Amino acid sequence: MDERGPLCVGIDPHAALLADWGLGDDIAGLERFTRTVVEALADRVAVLKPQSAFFERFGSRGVAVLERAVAESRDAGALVVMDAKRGDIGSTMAAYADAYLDPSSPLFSDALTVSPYLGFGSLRPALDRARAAGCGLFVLALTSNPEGAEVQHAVRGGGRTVAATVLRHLAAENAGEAPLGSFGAVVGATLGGTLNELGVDLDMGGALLAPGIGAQGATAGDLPGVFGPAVGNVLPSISRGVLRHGPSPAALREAAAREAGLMAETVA
Ligand SMILES: O=c1ccn([C@@H]2O[C@H](COP(=O)(O)O)[C@@H](O)[C@H]2O)c(=O)[nH]1
Repeated sequence: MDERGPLCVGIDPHAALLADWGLGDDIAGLERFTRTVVEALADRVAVLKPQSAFFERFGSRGVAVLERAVAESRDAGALVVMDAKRGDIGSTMAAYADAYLDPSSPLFSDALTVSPYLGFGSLRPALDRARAAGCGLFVLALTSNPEGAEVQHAVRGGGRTVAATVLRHLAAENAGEAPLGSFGAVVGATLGGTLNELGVDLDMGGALLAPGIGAQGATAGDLPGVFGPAVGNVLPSISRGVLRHGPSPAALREAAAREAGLMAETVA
């Protein structure tokens, strides 16, 4: 982020975007779309975040496109956050960790998004594997969608919200690491002023992946209000807001540079 600017661009090949780019909603369209984004951006943005679902919907050939995107993005110097939001009982979580956090796996990524809503402890195999491999996790804490509140804002017996509990677990995992530990949280940029009311402590020693900018309505200007003093640890993430400028590689680069500039003004 210091070298390339604080921006994560999502690779989300929505059917509607494929159509807007004049591509078919098929494996050839997926391949062309993905290659265009990677070739345009992987040598300049800090982080690329492929959304696994849009590749999985094409079956094994879609996953093969995803594998190439991960490898080529990393070769070009971008960090890759695999947005797969995995979460399961611990023994199955170990297999997800093998898939995304084992350096010998074709889907090995610099970080993986995971869900703690089977209990934070169920993530233990992924936490251990990430630590061993020198990569990271982004754990869902306060997601950008309005429906997340019914679970994440719920208040537990001791008076702490579920989201605050997740953040406390992350603080424990990151303890002693400087400047930041490997375990970040997903906190939506769309949340307005709600974080104050929830009593959450965003100073948990990890990065804050902030989706919701662009198509979901948040802007770079919202970040200080949402994150307060923790804004310096935010990795703002935008997918459709950049991708809609394709298929021209130059237009994608311009859009990403514009967004990175706006983010740098607010999160620096
Ligand atoms: O809380 C969350 C967690 C993940 N996402 C993912 O980020 C992108 C957002 O895409 P946009 O086009 O910028 O809206 C998408 O892949 C989501 O699955 C999120 O939006 N909110």
